[in-house]
Amino acid sequence: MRAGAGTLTIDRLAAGYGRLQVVKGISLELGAGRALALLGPNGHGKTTLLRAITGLGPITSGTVELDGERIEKLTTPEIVERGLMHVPQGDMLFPRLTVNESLTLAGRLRRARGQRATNLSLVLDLFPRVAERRHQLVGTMSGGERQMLAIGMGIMANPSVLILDEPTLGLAPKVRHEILTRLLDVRQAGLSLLVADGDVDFLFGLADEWHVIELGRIVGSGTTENRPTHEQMMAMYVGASSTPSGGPDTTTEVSHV
Ligand SMILES: Nc1ncnc2c1ncn2[C@@H]1O[C@H](COP(=O)(O)OP(=O)(O)OP(=O)(O)O)[C@@H](O)[C@H]1O
Repeated sequence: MRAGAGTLTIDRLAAGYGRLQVVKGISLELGAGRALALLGPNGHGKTTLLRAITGLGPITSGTVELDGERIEKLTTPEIVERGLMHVPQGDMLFPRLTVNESLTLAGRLRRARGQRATNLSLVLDLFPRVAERRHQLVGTMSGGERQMLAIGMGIMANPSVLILDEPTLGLAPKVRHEILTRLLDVRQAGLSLLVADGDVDFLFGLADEWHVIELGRIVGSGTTENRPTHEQMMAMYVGASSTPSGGPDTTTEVSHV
């Protein structure tokens, strides 16, 4: 991992699928070593935004800069080689590989090769449960163990910025807490984090800043020191039940907390 680098600037990013515009002009600034949380109702564009940033989904307009370099026209492998790594939502691992093989595979990137041993010992220190299962097939591991492995594979790519999409999805509270503790250690090691998750307590425990995304726009932002009250959260989510793909865009008012 590379401490020092790891700034990400997203400027008026728009993204969608064909004629469906899902992300409608989002700007974000992630400083080196900082952690930024994205929250908001399901289906309002968090995954679409994160995928667009790493070149996994199409961008309609706007720019993305990683450590001062424009990356929005690069391919995903080129973006990963520059230090921006995406740990996707859901179980995207290879079930027939062992844990060891999976970590080795993730460490094969050009930028990661020289750091492979250092990163491997970091991952095994961070996630003892993964270390204990080094010879186990990934498909036989629990959901929490697979999520830890996915983060570990992200670290093996030697990133300066790690994007995590729903890292606690479907996990029990105890396992969520374990993942939170480990991600705080990852922050300590110098990585910048951009994280979307449905668990608000998890996000507030991890990040410096939060942004609520509703209907493809940021409708509320703040630092985790000025955490929104339950009522403020509810206010930001009001109207969010309308589907982003349906009818007219109703987000004309922006409510900042
Ligand atoms: N490949 C696709 N083609 C067409 N529409 C899509 C595609 N992927 C996502 N969408 C739509 O885009 C909208 C936003 O989805 P997205 O996954 O970005 O939301 P999200 O905020 O990450 O939700 P969640 O919290 O449930 O993951 C949804 O209406 C979804 O159905």
